[in-house]
Amino acid sequence: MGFQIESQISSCGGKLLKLQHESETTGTSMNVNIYLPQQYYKEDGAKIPALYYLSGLSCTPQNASEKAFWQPQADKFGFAVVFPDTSPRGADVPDDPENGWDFGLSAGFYVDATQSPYDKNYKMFSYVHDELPNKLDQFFKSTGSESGSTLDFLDNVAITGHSMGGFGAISGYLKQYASPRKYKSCSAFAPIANPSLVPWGKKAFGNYLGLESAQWEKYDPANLVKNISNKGNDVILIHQGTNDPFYKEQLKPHLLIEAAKGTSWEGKINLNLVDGFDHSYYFISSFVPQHAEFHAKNLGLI
Ligand SMILES: N[C@@H](CCC(=O)N[C@@H](CSC=O)C(=O)NCC(=O)O)C(=O)O
Repeated sequence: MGFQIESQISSCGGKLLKLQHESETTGTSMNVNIYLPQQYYKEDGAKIPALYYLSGLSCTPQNASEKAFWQPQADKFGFAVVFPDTSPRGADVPDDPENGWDFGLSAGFYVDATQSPYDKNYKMFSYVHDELPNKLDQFFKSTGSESGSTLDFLDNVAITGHSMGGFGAISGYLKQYASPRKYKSCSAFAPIANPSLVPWGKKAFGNYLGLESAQWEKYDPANLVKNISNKGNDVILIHQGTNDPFYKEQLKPHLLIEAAKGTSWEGKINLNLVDGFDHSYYFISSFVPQHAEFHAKNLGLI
């Protein structure tokens, strides 16, 4: 099914697999890391859901694998964690002509680009929410596990992310909300909450999607909450550090709270401002246990 296992690293009670595969969606080779928890190796017939973690600007799958400390939480509750890359890569993949780190390579923004020259490779929405889960499902079904445990990458799944990836998680969750492949829960660490109104988002959306506001609204969480109905008591969990240098100019989580007022999401976006925390993985790893418990509940693990 096309994945090459580049390395398998024992970590906590399970293993971190570094995988590489050819993507038809991006037209490039893609890297992805997967943490398989201890239950996958030890528990007969365990059914293991997956949490997708979308990383932020300038990241590869390694940042969160090494610094977010999801592994002990995945072992505690029994879920796998998928760490996709943040963009297509390769010599032929167009990058930021200004050589910035906020656009182009490592900054695919989890949208499907429609504008040349980015529309050939930058199809990160379809890659993350469609091609990758389906390929993982096929691959792990074909390889099987020694304990008879099964991994679920398609149905009992949840999503989270940081900064650009926090935006990608909320946007993907809301856009998939009414589909059969609905994520069971969504959380975010310091997300770019209203990208259409901030410099990082304007640069990325303008270059990937063009200048029509209607195209931006298809992905912007602050617009999506107005058009997608919360069907029950679904809550989006967010943590934001008050000492984050990007908080006031780029992230603006209050704009999402404002946008949700008067909609079915009012009161359902649980924004936690945490004093003194910055934008780094010291912040993320501090709140990973809370996010893990939140997702574990929604995935039926506790
Ligand atoms: N490369 C930049 C720093 C960029 C940065 O802070 N990236 C964040 C995500 S920002 C929003 O999406 C990040 O996660 N960095 C990786 C890490 O391991 O901390 C610079 O050099 O200033």
